[in-house]
Amino acid sequence: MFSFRKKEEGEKEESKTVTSTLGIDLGTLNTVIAKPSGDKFDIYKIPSVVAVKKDDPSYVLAVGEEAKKMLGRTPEDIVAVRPLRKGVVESVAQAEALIIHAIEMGAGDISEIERIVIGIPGNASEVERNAVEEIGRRAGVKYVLVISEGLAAAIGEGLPIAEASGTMVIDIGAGSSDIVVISLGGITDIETVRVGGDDIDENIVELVKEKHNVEIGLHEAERAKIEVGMVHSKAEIENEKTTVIGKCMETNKPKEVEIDSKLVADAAEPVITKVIDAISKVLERLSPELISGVYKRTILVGGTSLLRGLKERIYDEVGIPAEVSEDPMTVVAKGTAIVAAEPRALEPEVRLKAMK
Ligand SMILES: Nc1ncnc2c1ncn2[C@@H]1O[C@H](COP(=O)(O)OP(=O)(O)OP(=O)(O)O)[C@@H](O)[C@H]1O
Repeated sequence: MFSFRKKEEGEKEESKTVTSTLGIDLGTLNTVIAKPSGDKFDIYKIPSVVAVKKDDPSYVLAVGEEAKKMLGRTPEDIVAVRPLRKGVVESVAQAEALIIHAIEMGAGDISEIERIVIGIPGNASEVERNAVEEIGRRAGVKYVLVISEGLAAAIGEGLPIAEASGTMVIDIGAGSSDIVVISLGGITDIETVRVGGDDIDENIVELVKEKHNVEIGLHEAERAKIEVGMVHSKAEIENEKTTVIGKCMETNKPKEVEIDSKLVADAAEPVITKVIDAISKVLERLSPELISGVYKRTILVGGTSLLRGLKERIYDEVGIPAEVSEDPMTVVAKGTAIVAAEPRALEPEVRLKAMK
């Protein structure tokens, strides 16, 4: 059975093998790398951005931070793009550059890495999974396993995934959101909606345009969301305020406007509604045993789960008392690193269970 039990005291030394392993969460916005270091993990984060030639998008010129700096200010023949959109690999060549950069960042020298585990969205197609595995192998890593981000999150969170009673992970990221139910060490149900924090940012831009006749950039919108963000719920949450600067559409001059938590909640509403509908669909399909398990153990992960009022809203609507993970943006990478450090992770039965 697929269970990543904790090592007993006596086994500790044995776990410190010479094998070097790495876990990678391949995200739409951020790629997070976790490298086991004693009992903890060294965490590295890179923006999932590559700079490519406009007339040859497979020709990668810069990756991560360096590419992000080029966003919006690249020469005309260079564009900065994301290799993943809505959780889906858009370009294998670009994803390859990103993965190699991630491995190098975590390992220094790729040849020192024996095993990596890469977390990708649960609804990825078999072609995408194979493509990601192949990229890792081409990079020179001997063993590569691709697993669902939801399963990795549950493992990273230390949930009892091997039990029959069931646990649920609600992962709301930048481009897509997964609702995953896990029992007996595998994924028993999954629902994916291709919405996330990116859509909230876009909606904020639209609302500010409508309300104030001012056009703001996506980065300003995201910053305001992170600063004062909330979702509509019955909970009493303080309506906070912040300011953003944009371009007045009448005068073309810079103009400062105020954004409050309520505006962010309005912008988040279409996304939250879709996520709640997806949770309801999953609950409808679950057996009474699994419903009881997920009632006791549901975690919220992904950056967007940090919006205030979200767990209260979920409880109001579907009656599930979810808890927000303590490290919602790195828990998937930690889970992949835990799997990578487990030699049995590469056994065929585990490979089968790792994705639906
Ligand atoms: N404090 C916060 N409040 C609200 N949203 C936040 C906060 N911090 C980060 N975010 C949002 O979380 C999203 C990024 O989350 P995460 O890194 O989990 O996504 P990802 O893994 O790159 O995306 P995906 O899972 O869709 O591939 C962004 O939309 C970001 O704006």
